[in-house]
Amino acid sequence: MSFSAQLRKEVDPIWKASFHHPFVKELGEGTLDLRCFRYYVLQDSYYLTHFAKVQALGAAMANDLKMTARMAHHAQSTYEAELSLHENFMKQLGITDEEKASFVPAPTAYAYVSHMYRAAFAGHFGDILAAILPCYWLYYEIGEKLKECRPKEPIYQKWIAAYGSDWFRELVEEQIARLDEIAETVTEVERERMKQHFWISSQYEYLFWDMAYRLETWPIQRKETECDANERIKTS
Ligand SMILES: Cc1ncc(CO)c(N)n1
Repeated sequence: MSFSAQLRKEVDPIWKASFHHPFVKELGEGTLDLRCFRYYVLQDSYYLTHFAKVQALGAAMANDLKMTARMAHHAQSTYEAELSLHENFMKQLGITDEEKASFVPAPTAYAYVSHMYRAAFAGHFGDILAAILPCYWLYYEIGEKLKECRPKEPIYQKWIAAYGSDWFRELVEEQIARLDEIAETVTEVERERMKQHFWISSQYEYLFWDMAYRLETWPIQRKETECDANERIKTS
């Protein structure tokens, strides 16, 4: 069995929990509360900004020029997806500049991003790939599962179409093949560490849906006067 197939098998219960999470189910059925989706879009925009940076770190830490170029291309693709998907969603959902300026990452989004940076800075190229692969691969599988759904909400249809596309599938397949290539060249200890990154990212993917469904906040809110908020919006 390939390394990627082994990893996929090990995380199967976690991924199944994502497939059955009410956020994902209700998105497919079109019944998801738009407040949850709106919250998700803001948090995911933060997530993708850092995801692109981790991909760019992958480009910097790659073992040869071709891989550097491909990882840089992947960072560019994240930017393009972010631009077309989230910017349109933000407009359609009426997310204001003030909201964007006062955005605070939720605990789960912050922790997930931190996990990816930790894998990147404490490890090597294989660690980065293992930490970022569930992001691609799980969304691709969700896109495939929801492909036949026709939610009434057009935004949900667009979201499903993006992750069920051939464009996205090719990116996912490329990274799976790359992970298997790298796994051949590293030690057993390193492969175990890569497995753990993949497993933790899979858990965070589940937690990300849950965070949005529950509209997660920090336990103690930051007090901010209106004056401070206005100052920050003006200078941002
Ligand atoms: C949290 C998360 N994981 C994966 C993807 C897919 O790129 C995304 N947009 N957001």
